[in-house]
Formats: sequence, C-alpha cells, structure tokens
Amino acid sequence: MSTGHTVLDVEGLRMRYGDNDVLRDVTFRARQGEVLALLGPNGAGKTTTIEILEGFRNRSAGRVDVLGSDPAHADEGWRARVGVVLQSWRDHGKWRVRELLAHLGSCYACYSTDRVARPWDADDLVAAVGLTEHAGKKIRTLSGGQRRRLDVAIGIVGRPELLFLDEPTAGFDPEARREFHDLVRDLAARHETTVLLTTHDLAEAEKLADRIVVLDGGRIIADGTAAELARLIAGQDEVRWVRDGRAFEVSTADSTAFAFDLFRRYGDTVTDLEVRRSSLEDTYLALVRKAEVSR
Ligand SMILES: Nc1ncnc2c1ncn2[C@@H]1O[C@H](COP(=O)(O)OP(=O)(O)OP(=O)(O)O)[C@@H](O)[C@H]1O
Repeated sequence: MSTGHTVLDVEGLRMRYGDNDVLRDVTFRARQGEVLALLGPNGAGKTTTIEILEGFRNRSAGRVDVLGSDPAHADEGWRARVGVVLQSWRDHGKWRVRELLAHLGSCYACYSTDRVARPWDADDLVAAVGLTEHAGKKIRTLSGGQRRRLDVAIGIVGRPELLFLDEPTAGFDPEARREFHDLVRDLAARHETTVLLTTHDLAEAEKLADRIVVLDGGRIIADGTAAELARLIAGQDEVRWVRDGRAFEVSTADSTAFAFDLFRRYGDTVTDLEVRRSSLEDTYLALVRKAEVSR
C-alpha cells in the first residue's frame, strides 16, 4: 500500500448534461503508487469521471487536481506525465507494433527528467506487454487481445506517473489477464505509478486495487479497501462439511466461530470442511442494491 503524496485530488465534482446530473458531489483522492479501482453499474459515471480527470471533458463544477494541475487547463508537459488507455482505440492499422511504439515514444524524449527517463525502450516495452513474437506484425493483423496489449503499451510508452485504464482487460484470455495484472502491480510497486482503473471484473478489482471506489447514479456509495467495504455489509460466509457420509451446508456471519463449535461438538468425524467467505462481488452487489433501495 502506498504512502506517497497525493496525485489525484477530486472534491465536489459535478457533471450535468442538460438537466441530467450524471456526477453529484464526487470526492476522492489517490496517492503516488496507489492502484484505485472505480466500480459501478453501467451508466454510473465512471467513464465521465476519468475523462474529466484526463482533461478530455469539461466538468460542470467542483475542484480537480491531477499531478498538481487542473486537467481542464493543463499543458503538454502535464500530458506527458499522464498515460491513458481508452475502452477502444482504432487507428494506425498499417504500422508495425515495435515501429509504432518507437515512434510514439520519441515524442516523449524531450519530457525526460532526472527521475523519469522517457520513453520506455521499445523492445523492453514490447516484452513487458507480452508482444515480442508479434513485434514485427502490422497492427491490423493482431487479434483483439493482442491489440488490447498494444493499447496498454501505447498508454505507458511515455512512462506515465499516473495511468488511466478504462476496462483494460476486456477481451484478454486468462494468461494475458494474469500477465497484465503482474504488469500493473509492477508499475505501481517498482515505478510508483498511480493507477486509476475502471472494470466490471470484480475479481480483477479485488486482486489489483489497493482501494476501491464504488459509484452509483453519479454518487460515491463506498470508498475503501475490499476488507473495509466488506465490513460495511454484514456478509454471510458459506460453510460446507461432511459428517458420517452426509453433506451439510450453512450460511453464517461468523464462519470461524461456527467451525470452532462444529469441531468442538463433532471432533474428527467432520471432514471436507470448506469455508467460502463473502467475496467482493457479494459486497458490491449488496452495496449497489442498498443504494438503489434508498434512492
Ligand atoms: N455526451 C453525453 N451527453 C449526455 N449524456 C451523457 C453523455 N455521456 C455520458 N452520458 C450519460 O452519463 C451517464 C454516465 O455515463 P458513463 O459513460 O460515465 O457511465 P459508466 O459508468 O462509464 O458506464 P459503463 O459501465 O456503461 O461504461 C450515463 O447516464 C450516460 O448516458
């Protein structure tokens, strides 16, 4: 978990389209090296939030500070410190993978500092996103998942201090997903890159994020670690076991006490004990249902 300085500071952010409020009083922060996941149902306002933070969309009200600047008025030097991976990106079909990354990277060379050498070496970057064997291919010949890995490479070629990832692993196979997770953890841990990602994959959020912010109907309904969020909701664990050849299953709020009592009463006649704690998915669904009921 990061202890670095504040990189993202959002307070009272509002966005209104006509008379439709799509963001209402959104307030959160992220520190250097922190991985933050923005979760929420379709239409909750995730993309709108990150587009405002990226400087691609003007907000209606509120204060936004990203790497010390207001993105609505930030300059090219600021943009060079920010990496963006959008939901979809279609261009450059005739370019080859390594060639494109080397070309895009050259635009960042003048933004190198003593602390951050820019850009990322093209061969190292191609290897980091698992595209070495496709480095010489034309982009239009890549598969969907390979194209997505290239999108990630394009987002980080300038060695950003802050990286926005909008549903980054949509279309990834399990191996690519695992490698991508390792890459994001490595960017955060070794390079102190701050990462803000949106995803509908709750296992991904649980695995990757130091903190989770849940948006619903344009409002933040929860902000904390997966464990802190779980404590907001009185979740039920599932306990299963076998005794005398019979299978049993119960739901309980305190599976540790339940298992202790089970062994106290039945000793080693209990076998095949399984405890399934409530997952981030259970917590998330309960939070969203609760927010919808109270709306
Ligand atoms: N240009 C626009 N004009 C009017 N309304 C918009 C515009 N862009 C987004 N909206 C509305 O703002 C709300 C939030 O949209 P947004 O794309 O931020 O949601 P999201 O959480 O990213 O959803 P998803 O998970 O489906 O990608 C939605 O109700 C959407 O219809």
